[in-house]
Amino acid sequence: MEKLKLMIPDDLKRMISESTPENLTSICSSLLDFFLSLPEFQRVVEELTDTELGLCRKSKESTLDFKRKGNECFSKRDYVKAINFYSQALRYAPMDAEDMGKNLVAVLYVNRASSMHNAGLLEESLRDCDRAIAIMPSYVKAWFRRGKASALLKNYEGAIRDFEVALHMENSTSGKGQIKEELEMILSYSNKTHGIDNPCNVPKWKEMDSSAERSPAALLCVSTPSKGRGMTSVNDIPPGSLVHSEEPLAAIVNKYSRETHCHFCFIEVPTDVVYCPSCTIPVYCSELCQEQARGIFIKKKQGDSIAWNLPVDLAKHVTDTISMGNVKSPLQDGNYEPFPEHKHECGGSPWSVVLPLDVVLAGRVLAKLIDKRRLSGETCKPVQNLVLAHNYLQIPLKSKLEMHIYGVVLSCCLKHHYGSDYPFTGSSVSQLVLLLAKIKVNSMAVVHMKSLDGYRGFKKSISHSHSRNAFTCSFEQIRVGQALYLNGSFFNHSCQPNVHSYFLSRRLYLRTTEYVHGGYPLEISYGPQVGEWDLHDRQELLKEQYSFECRCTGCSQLNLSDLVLNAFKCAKANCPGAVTEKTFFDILEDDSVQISDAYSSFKLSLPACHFDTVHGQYITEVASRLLKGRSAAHHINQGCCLSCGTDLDIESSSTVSKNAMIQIQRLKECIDSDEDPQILISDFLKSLSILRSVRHQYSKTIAQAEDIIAEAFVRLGEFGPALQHCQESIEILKKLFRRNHIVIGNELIKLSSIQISAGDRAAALSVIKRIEEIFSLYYGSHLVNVCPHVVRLQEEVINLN
Ligand SMILES: C[S@@+](CC[C@H](N)C(=O)[O-])C[C@H]1O[C@@H](n2cnc3c(N)ncnc32)[C@H](O)[C@@H]1O
Repeated sequence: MEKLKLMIPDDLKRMISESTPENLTSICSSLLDFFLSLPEFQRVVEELTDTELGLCRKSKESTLDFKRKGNECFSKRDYVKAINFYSQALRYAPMDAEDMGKNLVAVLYVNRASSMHNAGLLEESLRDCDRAIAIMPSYVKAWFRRGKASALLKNYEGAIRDFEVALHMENSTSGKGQIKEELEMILSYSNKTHGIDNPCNVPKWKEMDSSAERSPAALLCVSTPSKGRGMTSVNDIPPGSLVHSEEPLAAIVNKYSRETHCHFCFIEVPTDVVYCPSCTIPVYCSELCQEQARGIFIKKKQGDSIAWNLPVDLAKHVTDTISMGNVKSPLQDGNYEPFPEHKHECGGSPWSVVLPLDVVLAGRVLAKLIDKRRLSGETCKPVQNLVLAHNYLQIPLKSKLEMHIYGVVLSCCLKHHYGSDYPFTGSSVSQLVLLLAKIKVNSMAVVHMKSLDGYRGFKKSISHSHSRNAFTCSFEQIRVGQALYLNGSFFNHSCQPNVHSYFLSRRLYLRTTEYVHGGYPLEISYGPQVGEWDLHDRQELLKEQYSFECRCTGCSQLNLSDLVLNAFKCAKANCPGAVTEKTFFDILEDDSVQISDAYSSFKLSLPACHFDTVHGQYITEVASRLLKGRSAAHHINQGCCLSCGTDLDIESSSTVSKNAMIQIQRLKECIDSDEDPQILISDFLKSLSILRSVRHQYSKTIAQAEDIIAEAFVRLGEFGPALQHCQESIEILKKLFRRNHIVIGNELIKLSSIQISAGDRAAALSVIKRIEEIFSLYYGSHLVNVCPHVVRLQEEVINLN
């Protein structure tokens, strides 16, 4: 792509940089004409769309190679490796290939099922047997393996039927003998246990109910003075209310989750992962997701029970087993229209793995819009109907140029699938360029919660209270995908949002985290919030990622976090004032303050009532000089205490702070790599005290350092100091964030896990109550689905004697 960029003539580059949505078509036509005459461009497109290059094509050769390796590992009883090789073989296996007279895919499923059985993964093994049977109903080995897995899962009735089917189908005497042996064993066992039937192969997603809670709020999309359109509520909404939920118009798995998460539902794939039947790119958690993504529902063979001479009950068992899985997907609730979003990418051409995520997502959006238009018989250009905002005029030249190149390239890739149905003109390219601009502004990162917990650590630490294996419980959010939500796109951003967004599978949920009066804006957060990053950094990020200047309340009113987050301590003893490194302040006569640095300047208001609150009192404490003589203009320089005016040698304080933090980061690495922090703990405590001597008492750096040291003490089994440092961290977070902010909830999770490790049931119970209070605002009834670790904490504390 870089090469193509360099080849674009300067005058065309200039035209692109000056382009507007109105004249985009003619500029895109010029670029298209230029590229179509360029051999380098033809070469790029050929590589992206060539199905014969073998990059993403099925290959019997590769399959057999992986199968052989799998067999070798299986015979060495290395079942984990065997499973991996069989999975790779399945990725490459053509659906119709045969191996020694049998369908190769069915053989691989049974081989993987056997390995999983030996590795103790019985349900997974059972599902692979079902897959093999659905492809080859007469595959005796699959029925036999299914019977064994069913028996171990205590589904004796099912196991007996599986073995009986296998016995009817098996021709060889020795084979029949082996099956009979198993059958007799199960019959005698099931008689003893009165034939308890435990149907265990219910598809796992059936347990999920993503639409349990319905939105009670009536919302309005209104025009705002400074943020374009935005959402408000018609009525007052209590905190913790679900205000919106929606399936995406289109979605795509994140690059780093491609091998670990289902490309359709974004859930982590199980060991019995399934692949696309036509190319080697996507992985899915089940056939259902696979079929929905491709829009091709594989017709399950019904089997020829007459040819096998099966009695009626066994014939029914065969039919039932084959048709298992013909159940409704969790995504198909009333509002969801299934759409085969991988179909136009499938077939072996590599463009969908090579092009950037946003571009492939644009392809998916367009494919869906084309499909919708076809169904409704509309004649307008598909993207025209997509009434989403874009900041095309604010996009910097470099990004604009890339959007134009990718617009043309994506058009070529789509043309490859749609042929003459897809118009390949300057106008269609310009639609794609605008679509890319819309995706930049409106698409959301789909994040799931991943527990990094020391659940096992708790157990150990509880049973041996001085265990050095105790961990704190924590979790991180991981980006699993990127998606475009049509209605979700109308929610504006605030650095102090009153609505929290989260995802179950790929469905978006929005929930109020505070009381919202009717008519008041409902706003989510697109990036870091007040308390996480300071004003300057938040603004920069929003500009870079979304090309807009944030005008939220958090960025237009002076707040404590922005003053102290990165601040230093005043040089004068006992002065609580904050000293900022780069910013200087001008108090203006209209009771506002201008905060400036070398690159930017923001005018913030000082609302009169603000200083009567606790929050306001803290601001007065750390910045009394700033507020002194309000209504009279004055100036405070960088490096000058906001309370007493004493000058600080910022450079040396900054160096001292950096060095101390480097030391503490070493401790973090030590913890992450499971090394023993014992030897160095006193050094780290010294670094913490140095840090405290230069950083402002409410600075985020100190909170982070306290948190790391707390974790080190947990590792050492010294829960007293661990609790103390964790609490210190929480005290700072309480200054930086609102009372019920989830960041505080997350830190409280750590605190309660330490209390559990220390065996302090009463303290843990009261903290867990507080955690529930905060988390239910953010996740409501979905708490169990999104944060199972919170529920586990409760179980732990209940089990504590
Ligand atoms: C996802 S859209 C939100 C809906 C949009 N306002 C509309 O009219 O369709 C994001 C765009 O809204 C505007 N926006 C959202 N939050 C904003 C904020 N806090 N300050 C200024 N503009 C904002 C920006 O133009 C941003 O690119």
